[in-house]
Amino acid sequence: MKEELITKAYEVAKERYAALGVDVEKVMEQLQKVAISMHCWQADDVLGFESGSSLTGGIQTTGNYPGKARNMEELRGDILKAASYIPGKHRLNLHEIYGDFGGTFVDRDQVEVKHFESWMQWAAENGMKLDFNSTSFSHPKSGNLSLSNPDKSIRDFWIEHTKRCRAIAEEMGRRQGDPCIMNLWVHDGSKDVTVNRMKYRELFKDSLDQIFATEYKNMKDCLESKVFGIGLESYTVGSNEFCVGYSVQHQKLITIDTGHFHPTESAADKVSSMLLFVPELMLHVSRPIRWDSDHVTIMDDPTLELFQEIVRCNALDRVHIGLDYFDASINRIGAYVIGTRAAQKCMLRALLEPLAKLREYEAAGQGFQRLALLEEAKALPWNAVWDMFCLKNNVPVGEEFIAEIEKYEAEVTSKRN
Ligand SMILES: C[C@H](O)[C@H](O)[C@@H](O)C(=O)CO
Ligand SMILES: [Mn+2]
Repeated sequence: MKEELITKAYEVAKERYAALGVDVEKVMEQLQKVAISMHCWQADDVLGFESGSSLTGGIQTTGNYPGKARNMEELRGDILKAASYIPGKHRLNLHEIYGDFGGTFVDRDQVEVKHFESWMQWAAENGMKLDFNSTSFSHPKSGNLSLSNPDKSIRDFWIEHTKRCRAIAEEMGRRQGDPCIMNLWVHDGSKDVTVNRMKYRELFKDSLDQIFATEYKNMKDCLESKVFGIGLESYTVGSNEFCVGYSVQHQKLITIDTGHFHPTESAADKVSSMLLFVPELMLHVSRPIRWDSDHVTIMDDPTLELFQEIVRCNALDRVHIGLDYFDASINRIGAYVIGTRAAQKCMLRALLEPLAKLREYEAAGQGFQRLALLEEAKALPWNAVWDMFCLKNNVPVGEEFIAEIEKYEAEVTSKRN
């Protein structure tokens, strides 16, 4: 019966969209191909598997909801559980601190491909492709400066770490037959006024030159900028201008983290400008509330506008989509499911936009008509298409996943201490 209702609503939606020149079947096929890189760090509040580390580097989780993953087995189980409520095939984004270190301490400048061997196997078995991140934070040598540290021994340590991470990403990409997207974000900055802005940026630039000296075929490098970190409020070495400049000059990817700009800046507006000058983009879709608070992604206007820009730029094959939030105040598996499904809903709505008609209006200078259709498009029955997408992918339709996650919490995560 339920299936019948979903099908009926879908057929009606198809007709409504067809009248505006939108082919819903084609949109469903496009959405099926959109892989979201799920960030492993939501499952355990960005702690990773190095024993005894606590989160530093200007980022912070807030909340103390019980049940976070305490080890690799739990983290893998939680991710698979979350993925089972998300339609489509997705990727997993790993940070270096999540390596399989076998219970021994492996320092960051000693990390090797072998520490990610079990991840590669696990990912292949579960049909997930991997992305990767070097980790500059939560380490005794993190301090305020890593790749821009004037102390040569500390800077060399982080250069070595990042070089090794690229080699790991290359191997991941080679084995999965699809490039591994490796993000490079460092927290480097200053709490108070610095009189050495140029010096640290010169050092960072030189570190990047050394790190990127080896060319790889199976991984892609991205640079992620930021406005400020907690305790590093006055200056960020890897500012937007720095990262855009470096990426344009060296044809690297830029990571747009939606929480890393001034509150009134539009991340969506950056897509077209950046795509004219760099080959591809990576997204860290997040939800900044007043600051880079990393709240769970929802289907809000900034996220919708971001995805609309990707579609309007015809850039689905040039933008890699990842999530980046870490909410420790609610059920963490639920957080994955809400955020990933929200990103997919935004993408669906973007794909369903009656773009040809809107562009016709714009070309004819029909501003009223364009605005009217943009407004009406918001209320078109995209949700009937979403329900059908979930049904076809054999995952819970609508809010059905709430009870399922409650069950997993009662049976599994609530038993963790
Ligand atoms: C854990 C991530 O690497 C981190 O969130 C980074 O991407 C970031 O956005 C820091 O604010
Ligand atoms: Mn980020």
